[in-house]
Amino acid sequence: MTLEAIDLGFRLRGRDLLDGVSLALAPGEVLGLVGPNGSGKSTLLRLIAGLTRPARGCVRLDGAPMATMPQRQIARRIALVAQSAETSDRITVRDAVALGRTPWLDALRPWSAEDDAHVARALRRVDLAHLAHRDWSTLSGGERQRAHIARALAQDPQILLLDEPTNHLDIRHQLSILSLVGDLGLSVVVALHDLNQAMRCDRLAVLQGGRLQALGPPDEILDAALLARVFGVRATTLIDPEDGSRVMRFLPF
Ligand SMILES: Nc1ncnc2c1ncn2[C@@H]1O[C@H](COP(=O)(O)OP(=O)(O)OP(=O)(O)O)[C@@H](O)[C@H]1O
Repeated sequence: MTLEAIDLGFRLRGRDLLDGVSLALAPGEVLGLVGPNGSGKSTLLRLIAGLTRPARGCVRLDGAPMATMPQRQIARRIALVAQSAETSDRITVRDAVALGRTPWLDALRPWSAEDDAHVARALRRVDLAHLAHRDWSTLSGGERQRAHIARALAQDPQILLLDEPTNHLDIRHQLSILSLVGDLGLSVVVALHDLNQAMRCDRLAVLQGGRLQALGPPDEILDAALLARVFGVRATTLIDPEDGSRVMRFLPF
C-alpha cells in the first residue's frame, strides 16, 4: 500500500500549523518524523491518519483520495498510536487491545477465533501477554504505551503511525519497540525525539514550523548544519568502536 501526502496545509486560529508538506511512503518503509516541539509532527500524523481534514492538499492511499473513503475503510488500512492516547480505565488490557478489531467487525462478521488470535499475537509482540487480564488502570505508563501499540497491531493495518512510541519506555523496551517497528514489514511513520534512534529509520522527514525542511536517508540529511538550523544545537559525531556506527552527541551553542 502506498500513501502520498500532497501539498498538505492545515490552519488553526489564523496560524499555519502545516504548510505545503508533500511526501510519499513506500510499502514496507519506516519513515521517521523529526523536528522541534510544536513543529507539526502530531498534526501531520493526524492528517495522514484521516482524523483531521487538511485545509489544503490531499492524502492518497494507493492513488485514491482519502477524503472520499469511509472512516472504517481507512481504519482497516491505517492505525495511529497518538501521543496522549486515552483508554477508559474500567477495562482489562485484553479488552482494550481487542478494540483494535472494531473496523473489521459488523453484524455479518461478528467476533471470531481469528480476532482472538490477532489480539493474542499483538499482546505477545509487545511483551504484554502476561498482563492480558489486568485492569488497565493498574498499568504503568510504559505498559500502557505498549498496550496502545498492541491495539494498533491488533487492527492489522498496512500502515502504522506512531507518535513518540518510546515515550515512557525503559531502555530495553525502547529498543524492543524500535526493533519491532523495523521487523513488522509494515509501512511506518514514526515521530521520534531521539535523533540517534531516528538514524535507524529508512528515511527521515524533518519538520520545522509546519514546513518540511528535509526528506531523505538519515545519513544524508542529519548533518551539523541542519541540526544547528532546525534544532539549535551543536552536534558532534562519534564512531562506536564496536561496530563502526555513527553516534551523535549534542551540545548547546
Ligand atoms: N488544538 C490546538 N489549538 C491551538 N494550537 C494547536 C492545537 N493543536 C496544536 N496546536 C499547535 O500546533 C503546533 C504544532 O503542534 P504539534 O502537536 O503538531 O507539534 P509536534 O511537532 O507534534 O510537537 P511535540 O514535539 O511537542 O509533540 C504547536 O505550536 C501547537 O501548539
